[in-house]
Amino acid sequence: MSNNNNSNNNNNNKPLEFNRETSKFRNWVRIGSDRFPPEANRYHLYANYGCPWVNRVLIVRNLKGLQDVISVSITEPRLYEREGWPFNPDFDEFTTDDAVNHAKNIPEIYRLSDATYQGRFSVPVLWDKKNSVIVNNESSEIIRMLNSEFNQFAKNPQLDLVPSDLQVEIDRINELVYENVNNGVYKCGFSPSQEGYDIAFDKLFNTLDELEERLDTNRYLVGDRFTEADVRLFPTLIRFDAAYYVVFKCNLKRIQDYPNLFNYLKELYQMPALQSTINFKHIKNGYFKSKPSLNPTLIVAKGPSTDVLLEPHNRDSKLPIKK
Ligand SMILES: N[C@@H](CCC(=O)N[C@@H](CS)C(=O)NCC(=O)O)C(=O)O
Repeated sequence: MSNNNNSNNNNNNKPLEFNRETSKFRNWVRIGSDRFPPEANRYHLYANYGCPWVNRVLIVRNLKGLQDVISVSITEPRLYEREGWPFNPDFDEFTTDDAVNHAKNIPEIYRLSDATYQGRFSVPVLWDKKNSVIVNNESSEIIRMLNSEFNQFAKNPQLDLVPSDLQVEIDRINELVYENVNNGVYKCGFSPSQEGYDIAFDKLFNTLDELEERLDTNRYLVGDRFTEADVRLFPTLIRFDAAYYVVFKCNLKRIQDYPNLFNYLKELYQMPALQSTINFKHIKNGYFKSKPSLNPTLIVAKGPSTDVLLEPHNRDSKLPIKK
């Protein structure tokens, strides 16, 4: 995970590339933990539908069947300069208020947990209603907790998204996908320099080429089992043509232009647990309106049509899963 450091500065001490600040709340809900044991109705997720990091968590919550165990609040999809992510149930029928803390926005949640907190006010946030503190604000760790620590309460406890025999390969793919794709699109969009953008752009499309080839012989990223590696690639692929291609200048190719990636994306999108986490209006509002420097008029692009995602895919016929 990248953080703020000076190792990639140029001679003028001006950063060449976008550096993502590391998440600060890193406690774990664990079976046997004194402070944060798994419990039903104790933990709450602060989320929105624009953010790809939140998307991972909503997907794992659905796949494991934890909707009745971990409650959720959904913010407005637009990030405001001063108030951060606001709760605005009037935005549309998908946004909510904060029924747990009655906060007006996400920064208030961080300050409730730690009045001295300095840092980004990001989502997702996993909140402990009992101790009134943030447990964790790092999606990669929240999804691991949801996968393994709540099985006692989950509707699908048998589903393991990180099976031990595949963990090394899942971690390897996750690292490659995080660096060059998940965070790679942000490195393109938020690059402070042409050089940084050019490097991130090449790494992004080289990695997409590599994944395209991999998916020619593998049904999923790590063979014929759907794993956490797929959960982590999907949020970036589904946002790509509608947002990153335009707003972040990731415009060598669309995902639609890669036969395997596009068919794979269709297969994943057509899984109800994944599709129900996707709201294209929120995704586009998030990317087209949250950073005025990238889109000063805040006009949201109308296209592309997303109906194509519901058309049949070829993954079953191309790569049937051996029973
Ligand atoms: N490493 C974090 C990143 C979370 C993140 O960057 N979330 C964005 C939304 S996509 C955010 O809340 N940004 C608000 C801000 O930076 O002020 C994770 O994976 O959970």
